[in-house]
Amino acid sequence: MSTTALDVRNLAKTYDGHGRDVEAVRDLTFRVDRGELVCVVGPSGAGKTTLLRCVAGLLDSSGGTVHLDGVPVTGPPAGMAVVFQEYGRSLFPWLTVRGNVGLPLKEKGLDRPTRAAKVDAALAAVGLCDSADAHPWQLSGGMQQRVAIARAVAYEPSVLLMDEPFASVDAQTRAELEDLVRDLWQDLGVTVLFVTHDIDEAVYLGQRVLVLSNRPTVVLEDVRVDLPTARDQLRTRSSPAFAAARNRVYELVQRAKQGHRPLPRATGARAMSTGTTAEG
Ligand SMILES: Nc1ncnc2c1ncn2[C@@H]1O[C@H](COP(=O)(O)OP(=O)(O)OP(=O)(O)O)[C@@H](O)[C@H]1O
Repeated sequence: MSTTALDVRNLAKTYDGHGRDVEAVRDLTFRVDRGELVCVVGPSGAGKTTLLRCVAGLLDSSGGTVHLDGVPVTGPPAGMAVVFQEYGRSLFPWLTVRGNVGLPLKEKGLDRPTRAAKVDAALAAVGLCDSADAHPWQLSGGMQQRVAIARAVAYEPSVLLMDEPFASVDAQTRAELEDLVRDLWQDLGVTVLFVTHDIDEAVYLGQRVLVLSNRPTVVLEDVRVDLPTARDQLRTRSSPAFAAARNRVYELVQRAKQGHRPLPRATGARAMSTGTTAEG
């Protein structure tokens, strides 16, 4: 069986509206192996959310293909879960925490005892057992985002997509949630594609960081993060290897903002207009 979970080829998306077309994504090609954790960064407006929505089957592309486990994505596929930035809007206020986490399991057709067991396990994994009967509006922002993560995890997706999920929480909560994602990823073996505008977060979380160009977007470089699997907010972030990866990604994002783009493929290898070799 192929090790590729997500295969994105020549993905393109132009928004057309009211006589003003916006070419958001021109040509994105990359693969994510089963069980990998890959982050996506790029300048503001580079098309990160557009990419994620196309991969999730929530938005029709204008060209190219997305395959999940070898099957073309033409709508929201079973086996994929998405966590968005706006947890406030993604949770149902009239349902309890337990109700929110259990809803997709109901839609999956699972019986009540199975649902209850999976909900309990997911809430335990995110440290929210005590809040199972609360409503989302009774919880802090960080706790609400934990509920959204628990809901995604309970569903047992093969691929988890996350779109700037921690952008609206304070720095300390953010660090805790980053570690939670790393722990869940390791425990569950799920494939994760994580969009963020925070370079440090991308390097701390990812095994690879895809750096996107300015719009219309292509992959500028696919950076492998050479850090140990066991990561720690203090030690990892103060290590020389972290600094090296962070500097590399930072430099690439700066170049992306200045409009650097990869040179057209000539010999199979891809080089940026600055002369840097990139992974294809
Ligand atoms: N529904 C839409 N209609 C028209 N243009 C859109 C629409 N959604 C996004 N765009 C445009 O597509 C481009 C990419 O937007 P997108 O939100 O994907 O970027 P992003 O990288 O996620 O941005 P940010 O980092 O600021 O969140 C932007 O120029 C944006 O204005």
